[in-house]
Amino acid sequence: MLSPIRVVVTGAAGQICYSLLFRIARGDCFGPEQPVILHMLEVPVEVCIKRAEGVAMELRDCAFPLLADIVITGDAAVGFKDVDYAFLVGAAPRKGDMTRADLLRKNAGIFVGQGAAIEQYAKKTVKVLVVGNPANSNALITSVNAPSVPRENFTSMERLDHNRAIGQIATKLSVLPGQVKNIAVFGNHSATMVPVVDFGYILGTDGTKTPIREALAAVMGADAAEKYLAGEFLTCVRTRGKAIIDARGMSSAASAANAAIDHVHNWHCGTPEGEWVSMGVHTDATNGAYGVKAGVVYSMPCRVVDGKWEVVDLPVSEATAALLAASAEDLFGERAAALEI
Ligand SMILES: NC(=O)C1=CN([C@@H]2O[C@H](COP(=O)(O)OP(=O)(O)OC[C@H]3O[C@@H](n4cnc5c(N)ncnc54)[C@H](O)[C@@H]3O)[C@@H](O)[C@H]2O)C=CC1
Ligand SMILES: O=C(O)CCC(=O)C(=O)O
Repeated sequence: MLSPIRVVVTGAAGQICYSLLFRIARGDCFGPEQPVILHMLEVPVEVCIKRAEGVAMELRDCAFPLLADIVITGDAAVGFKDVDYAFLVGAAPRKGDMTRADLLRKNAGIFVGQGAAIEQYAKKTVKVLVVGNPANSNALITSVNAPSVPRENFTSMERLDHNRAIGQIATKLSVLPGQVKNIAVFGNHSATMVPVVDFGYILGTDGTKTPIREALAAVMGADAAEKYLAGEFLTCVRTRGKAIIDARGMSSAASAANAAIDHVHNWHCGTPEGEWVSMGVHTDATNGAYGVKAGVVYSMPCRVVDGKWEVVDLPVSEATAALLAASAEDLFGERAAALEI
């Protein structure tokens, strides 16, 4: 039996965590052999702690075989103590017409404090996924405030965008999402993100690999396929978060939790041979890949071996490179705003 790992999840009483905690406890993230001690961190406000206690009661009632213990706390010193993994979810979600800049102003302070708590209390090997928006810049803020933890241990979530892109292509081609391989989403988790299908393929039931562009062209014609990719597809993936807020009156929660599980599962257990996933990674650790300078957290296609991610270097077109540069500029703009705050 493996000894349990400690996993802190912030925003434990919120809507994303109402899916996320159960999936972690069930073994979806760290595998079917790995026991976990869940640290549920909330704001130290009675109503929030009480709600977290209710969630913990339900977790116990699931009798998950791998759930070794639960710690509920409003104290970051307890929440981050000796943790191996940190899911930083707790932050205000965007509502109505709020922009990401509004969110940055509202949420940045949380990540300054949590970075400092990671620095002081977490294991130096802790791996951090930031979900709370604006996720890329919050991951940067967290890392800056935890200077003794390696930069490559701070990531932000672009996996939801990656999964959304797969979902759209699978629907368009009437294939299973599991057949859509090697899409990549670059850049900021914002309207400047860049979903790229140029290296993706559809894995046939007979093992054949059909490039996505070719598969789309076969269904709708080559011109219509190009128009779809540059228009409806790009817009849909870039604005899906807002579309869900408009439809649900709340931001995406179950799909966000699922993406967080996918992200950390691949980071912990590795990516399948020959495949990659999209991760927001610290460009201090990417050696100028895709022309993005150090100093931001930027999504790139990554493969993971033995718990370490590495960027997959793909020969992107000039047109794609221009979009990638625009998303980098977006992030450097957020960085400047964060520094001002
Ligand atoms: N990166 C992504 O792809 C996505 C990110 N999000 C973001 O995730 C964040 C959380 O979303 P929801 O769970 O829907 O929000 P929610 O409002 O339902 O829950 C947030 C929880 O965080 C708690 N919280 C606030 N500050 C905290 C702190 N300093 N420490 C611990 N807990 C704290 C609140 O008390 C609340 O219970 C939002 O910023 C949202 O925009 C949502 C969907 C996708
Ligand atoms: O603020 C939003 O766009 C909604 C939450 C989110 O980040 C998303 O669903 O992609």
